[in-house]
Amino acid sequence: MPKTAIDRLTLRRPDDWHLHLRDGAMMEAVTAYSAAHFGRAIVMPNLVPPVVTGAQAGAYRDRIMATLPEGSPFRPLMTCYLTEDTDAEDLARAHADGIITAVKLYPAGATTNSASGVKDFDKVRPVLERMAEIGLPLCVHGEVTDSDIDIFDREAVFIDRILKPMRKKVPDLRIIMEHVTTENAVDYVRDSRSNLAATITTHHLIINRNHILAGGIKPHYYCLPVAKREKHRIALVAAAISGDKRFFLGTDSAPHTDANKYLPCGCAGCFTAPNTLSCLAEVFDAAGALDKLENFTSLAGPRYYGLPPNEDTITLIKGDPVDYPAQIETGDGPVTVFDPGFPLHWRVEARAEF
Ligand SMILES: NC(=O)N[C@@H](CC(=O)O)C(=O)O
Ligand SMILES: [Zn+2]
Ligand SMILES: [Zn+2]
Repeated sequence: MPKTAIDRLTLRRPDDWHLHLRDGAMMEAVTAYSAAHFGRAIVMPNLVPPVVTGAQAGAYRDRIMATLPEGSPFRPLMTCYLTEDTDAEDLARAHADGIITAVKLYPAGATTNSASGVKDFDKVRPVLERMAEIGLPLCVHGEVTDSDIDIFDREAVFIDRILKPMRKKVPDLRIIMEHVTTENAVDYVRDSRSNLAATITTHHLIINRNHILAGGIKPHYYCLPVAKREKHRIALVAAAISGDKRFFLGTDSAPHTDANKYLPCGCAGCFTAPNTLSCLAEVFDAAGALDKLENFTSLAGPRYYGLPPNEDTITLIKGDPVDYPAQIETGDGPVTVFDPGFPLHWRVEARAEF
């Protein structure tokens, strides 16, 4: 019997476990794209200046909520940016009050707006111990920043030099390795016994380093961690479609204006919020794994964070190529939307009231 192709897929509403909403005019322009499709999102704290205290996270949450249409069910889940001066009690209070869901660790200098990040990991150990005690998870940008380490090796070296010792010293800390880009990270997470999971971005399932560098430099594919060779992309797809509950979606949708992408020292980040779910459905469909999409987008994340999955659903429909804008306008200037390099046939059925 020939297999009938699936052209409609209903999933529990997805969540985005790693998202940049920025602030001010940029936030006003981008938030609606995530709110249209996602139930919740872990919102990154790398503003300028960073969101460090519980009070700052609460104020940022209020600013995000104020950009949402009245009655929107989208919920931002807030994070605090870990610094060497972070007060563990302030985090514990913000966690107990339901203001923050996780804490974010940036090695100093690793990525966009990470200057206040951690240099000496032993300095933050008491905070990590307190977090382990109260069950507050740590999201990690897992790259070393040493100038003598090749940029393509920075994630793998981070695992050996920082993550392994940290997990030994604070074994009860729940860790999420964010935006993994290597087979090394996939293997490390898969071989771990507890308290470790990873998010995978949409773009790292689609691009490898040739997309950035072959045939001319393509700033819109430049993000951190930088995309690696094809064998790593293949390992990421295998992890995403495996049904393993330790791998889930964190889009890392990271808008920068085109002006800031085209500078001699251009910003890192891909803006995928508008077409992320269409891209993911295409990738899972091509891999013959549409039945694993819901685990990746909607079930594994809440389970690791100890939250219930969303009650409502979205429906994806397959048909003619989907129209999405090449760019969106923001008060700060245009922002280019991620181009997967192939047509997208899956669209999200509109949310009834928004
Ligand atoms: N991913 C990126 O390339 N950029 C992110 C920062 C980050 O997530 O590392 C950003 O804030 O622009
Ligand atoms: Zn990062
Ligand atoms: Zn990010």
